[in-house]
Amino acid sequence: MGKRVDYINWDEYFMGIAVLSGKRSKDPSTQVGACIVNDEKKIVGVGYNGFPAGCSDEEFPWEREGEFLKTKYPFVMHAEQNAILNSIKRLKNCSIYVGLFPCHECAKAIIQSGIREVVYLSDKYSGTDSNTASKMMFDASGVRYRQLHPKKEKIEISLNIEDI
Ligand SMILES: Nc1ccn([C@H]2C[C@H](O)[C@@H](COP(=O)(O)O)O2)c(=O)n1
Ligand SMILES: [Zn+2]
Repeated sequence: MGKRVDYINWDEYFMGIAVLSGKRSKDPSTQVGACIVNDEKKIVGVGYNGFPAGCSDEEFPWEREGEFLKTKYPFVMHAEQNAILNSIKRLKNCSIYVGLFPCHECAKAIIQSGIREVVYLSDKYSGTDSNTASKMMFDASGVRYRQLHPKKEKIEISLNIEDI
């Protein structure tokens, strides 16, 4: 019997884990996941967007609009920040896979952590000041970024025991 041919490649694997991590997010509008990988293709950190420990998902607001302190924006930790803080090893020369292109705050944390490559799926905030600032800082500091165009649009996972 020959080897399987429809296996997922490394980019699809790591982006798949980033997207799966985002499924843990309680944000009703945007769920983002991130997966950090070292130069030996080992995963060293994952994260998703959510409130900091001790800040209840039930009590803090998930609103997008209104008075600043009544929205999620001052409180929510971004997926990239959580992945960096959750990581178990030094991040020098690592890559970060993330569903959404990093904002300017995450870009600063990515650069300072030693991560050298950003792989993203969506750049839906392209053209905003935050997005432009991220690109200016990545360009200046030599952090590469590339959009992933996966050959597979969907990766199905079954948790049914019969499928294992
Ligand atoms: N690269 C990113 C961008 C955004 N997030 C988080 C922050 C919020 O929870 C949500 C964005 O909310 P929206 O304004 O789209 O309703 O996504 C992130 O984790 N990483
Ligand atoms: Zn961010």
